Amino acid sequence: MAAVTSGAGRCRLSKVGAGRRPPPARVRVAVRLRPFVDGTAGADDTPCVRGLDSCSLEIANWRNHQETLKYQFDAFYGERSSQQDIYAGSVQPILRHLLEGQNASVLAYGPTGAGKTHTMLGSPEQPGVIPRALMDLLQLTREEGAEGRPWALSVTMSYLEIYQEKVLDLLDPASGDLVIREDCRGNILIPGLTHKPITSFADFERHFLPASRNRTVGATRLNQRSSRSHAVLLVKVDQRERLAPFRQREGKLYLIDLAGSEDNRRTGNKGLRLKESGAINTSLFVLGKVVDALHQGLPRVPYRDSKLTRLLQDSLGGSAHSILIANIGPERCFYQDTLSALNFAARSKEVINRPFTNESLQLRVLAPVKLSQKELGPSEAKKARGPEEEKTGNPESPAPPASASQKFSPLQKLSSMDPAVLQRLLSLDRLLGSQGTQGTPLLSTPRRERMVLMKIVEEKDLEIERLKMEQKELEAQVLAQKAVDSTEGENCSPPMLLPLARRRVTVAKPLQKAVVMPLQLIQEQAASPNPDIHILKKNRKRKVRAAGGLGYTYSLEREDLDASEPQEKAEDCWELQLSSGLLAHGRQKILQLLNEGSARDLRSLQRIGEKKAQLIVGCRELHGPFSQVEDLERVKVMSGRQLASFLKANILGLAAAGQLGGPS
Ligand SMILES: Nc1ncnc2c1ncn2[C@@H]1O[C@H](COP(=O)(O)OP(=O)(O)OP(=O)(O)O)[C@@H](O)[C@H]1O
Repeated sequence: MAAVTSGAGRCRLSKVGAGRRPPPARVRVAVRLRPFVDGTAGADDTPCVRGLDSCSLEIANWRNHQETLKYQFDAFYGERSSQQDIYAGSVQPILRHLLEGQNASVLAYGPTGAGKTHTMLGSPEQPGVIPRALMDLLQLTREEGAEGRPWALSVTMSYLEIYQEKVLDLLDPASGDLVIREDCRGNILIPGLTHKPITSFADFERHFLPASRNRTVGATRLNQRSSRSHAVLLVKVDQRERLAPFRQREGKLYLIDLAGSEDNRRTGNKGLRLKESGAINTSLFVLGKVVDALHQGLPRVPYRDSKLTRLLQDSLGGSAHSILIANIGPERCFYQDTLSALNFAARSKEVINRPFTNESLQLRVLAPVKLSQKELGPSEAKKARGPEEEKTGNPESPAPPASASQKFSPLQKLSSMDPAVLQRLLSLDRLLGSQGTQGTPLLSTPRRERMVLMKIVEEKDLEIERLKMEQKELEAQVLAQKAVDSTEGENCSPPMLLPLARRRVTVAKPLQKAVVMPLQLIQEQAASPNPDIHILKKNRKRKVRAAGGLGYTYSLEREDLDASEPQEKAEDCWELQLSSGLLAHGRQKILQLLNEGSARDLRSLQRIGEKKAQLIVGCRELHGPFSQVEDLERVKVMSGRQLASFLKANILGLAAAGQLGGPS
């Protein structure tokens, strides 16, 4: 047994429309007129109510017999209407909201003997709203939750009655009076109420039929089997997204057969029946006050004045798509009851609800994936269920079958996760391990810590996204600058046509982008005996031309490069100036730094600033170690051109610093 709605273990993602006010949905009202039934009609009885069309009816005006009172509703069902008409016309359309994670309520209201139980429950020959809705809902959830569909669905049922202001669990009659509570999000809870998982209509009947026999009914003068309580069937549809972002939705359907208002002068109630009748009439009176308060927009709605209205808080003025079916009889002797039921129905029509999607994130994303009991075997299944679920017997989300004897390691249990999420978890686990974090690895850490870690992963993702955006902006700026440069270049004559003197000037521009090296390094290089390194030297002459006011820019240039060659050629050929061994060694050194260096270490590399360094660390955590330097382009840390320039600057830099060892 568990609460009707459990907020525990959830990370609320959204109320769809939260932030904004969810759009309103008026309580829909239908009126059903019962035919004369045995024993209720006099020989020459004529109905006091008459249908005008599919939405309106008229009733005699007791104040003026020449007049009739007309009412208009969302639907009117005459005495010949069938159970299917009512179900298809007014109930079936709201069931789809449950699969959207929204709540829905169907309330049968009316005087005693007017046909509420007939409408809601019906008989085996004429099944009412409850069996029809369950049949359709279970079919819908089977289809929507089928293998290969994005959501896994499960359905549970609870059944209770409010009898003399006591909330009694009809699925567990021994449980006594249950309390109604409200959580911080406004959900109505009944801690301790039984929830039975159902997957088929047979399942439903197995629980519902015996429970219905527990409902309190009694004979009165007006109804041989009069409901002495309000009966509430609660069907919860729980949806879990199979892939990221692993959302979870919950839709609740209340199917409510209210007890009928009773005029005890006519029911002949005495003793217990009179007491029951008093409780029924009181709660219906409060229901009337609630509807009036909502109708008039009063600041205080007296939901707490009765258990019934407290429970209906969601359905009236709350978050449900609600339909009220007002049942009335045609007999003149019930005229006053019929009139007051019609007035109540007319006021209810004005009540506005605001349904929203009840969506949250499954925190089990980080927990080992729960497999079905069949898959886990009995002992593992017990361990995998939380205490709450164990009580309720909630079914597990469908998952691919496996042999019962199979043992699952945490990693195997994670195998059905979204690969991206799994990868992130594993990277994070590795990272924690590498930082010497004490305790068990992530995949078996307690739930609370996993939540914290999940938050860290999310924050890192956000940070990476932010950095990527910034990098894109920077790249866009560089491209824009290049476009400006090239336009300027185009305005000049093509380089091949330039006189030599002009060419010297044009080649100076790329030199501004050449490697910035400490002076002493360059001086060391000059003295370097390494024959693999073609001499790289500070070109003071060019500095003056190239720096364009930058003052500190040094350029690297092949000494033997013909000054008349275009600079691009020199840049393209830089790799040819190093032996393949040195090149490989240089790449290896850079790769090692990329995989092992902190953000600070990474900044010692040429072309790597603060943002790129962080981006590299983030990517490493996300995707694991880089297998080659070119991965920087693959994970979009830099463009192909940037990578080429990065490699050139760093390998030449390392070579010049003598950090690539001797000739190979
Ligand atoms: N549309 C209908 N067609 C045929 N019979 C009906 C119809 N509606 C109700 N009845 C019959 O009328 C009788 C009273 O109906 P029901 O028990 O559903 O009333 P109720 O409103 O639930 O009464 P109470 O509030 O006392 O429980 C039953 O015998 C039922 O079969």
